[in-house]
Amino acid sequence: MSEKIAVLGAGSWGTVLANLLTENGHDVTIWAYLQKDTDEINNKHTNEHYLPGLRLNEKLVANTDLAESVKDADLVLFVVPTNVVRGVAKQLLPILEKTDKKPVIVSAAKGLEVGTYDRVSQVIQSVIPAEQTNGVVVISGPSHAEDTSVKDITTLTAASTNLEAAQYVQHVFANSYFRLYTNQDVIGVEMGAALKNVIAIGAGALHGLGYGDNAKAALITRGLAEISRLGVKMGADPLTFIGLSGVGDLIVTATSRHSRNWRCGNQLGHGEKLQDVLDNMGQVVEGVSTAKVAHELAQKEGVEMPITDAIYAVLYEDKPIKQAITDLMQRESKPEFDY
Ligand SMILES: NC(=O)C1=CN([C@@H]2O[C@H](COP(=O)(O)OP(=O)(O)OC[C@H]3O[C@@H](n4cnc5c(N)ncnc54)[C@H](O)[C@@H]3O)[C@@H](O)[C@H]2O)C=CC1
Ligand SMILES: O=C(CO)COP(=O)(O)O
Repeated sequence: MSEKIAVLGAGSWGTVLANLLTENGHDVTIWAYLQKDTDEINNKHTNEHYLPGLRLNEKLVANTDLAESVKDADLVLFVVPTNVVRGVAKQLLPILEKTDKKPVIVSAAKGLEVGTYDRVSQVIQSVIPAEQTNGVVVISGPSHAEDTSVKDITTLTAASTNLEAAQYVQHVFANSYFRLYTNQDVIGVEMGAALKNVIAIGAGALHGLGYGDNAKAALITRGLAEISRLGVKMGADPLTFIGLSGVGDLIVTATSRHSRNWRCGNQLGHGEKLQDVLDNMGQVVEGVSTAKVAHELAQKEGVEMPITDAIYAVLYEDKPIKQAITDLMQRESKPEFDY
């Protein structure tokens, strides 16, 4: 099967997925925000800022014109930062309204929108009515672009309430090194994806401060406990958090130097200022804005998220990290699980 695909976002993950889909035999256009990125992909077949050293398939075409990029697309993949998704969806809607074509919309972004607290698929669905699409699917899992770009084994979840759409996405993306599993718990998949980025900042900070493996395992485990707690409160199936988009993605993000969230935390642990870290990263660090959303959402829903609250206080209230750790360790003793 060869499909017409538009990938919206020419950053690290968008470029790797567009390249993978091209190599799977699909007709792919990647929509780049900047003309210089379009020119580099089309003329040099590279995207050096995001993926140094990677040679892209020459059949992959880039375009800065959204209407041309999505023309006749069977599948439109959103891979822009979470807080940009609404703006891109608003540009996409009038284009879809002018055609009879109803693409499957796929989201690969991991975050919660500032202000609305929406998950990414909710943002998309609040802008683009269901009748303009053939289903909305979320793809998520342990998947650093750097590893997938060199064809290292990668497994993801394709989540949708529309099982047929999820199965279609599973087949479009699958190849010898990229395997997807379907899941109908969209809430759980997106909550896990968004909230693990916050915990990864904490894991990087522990590393930067010189803490050992016990501390890192404690953070990941107790982090997963509170991710699940908020996720379940929002309607997720608890089982999803032991899946690829839950513990799987938490492990990869909280232990890898490829992770922008982990690197952000690591630099904070070394005493750097948040604004300097973000200015120098040159890529999106989703966990910073999601920490704010998660902190506010947890308060609104009455859900206890002590680690997320501590990371919020470090990021937004200048709380010293060591003080945040001391305060966490001195919380009232309690059972491991609240049934
Ligand atoms: N990099 C990775 O390994 C993975 C990333 N993701 C998720 O994918 C999403 C995108 O991440 P990356 O590709 O890594 O980000 P990135 O920082 O590498 O690239 C972001 C892209 O968005 C574009 N952009 C920025 N502002 C824009 C705007 N206003 N309108 C349109 N485009 C705009 C930039 O030009 C750039 O091409 C994030 O939600 C991230 O969590 C998910 C899995 C893996
Ligand atoms: O989601 C990711 C890996 O699965 C990417 O994580 P970072 O955004 O922290 O690099």
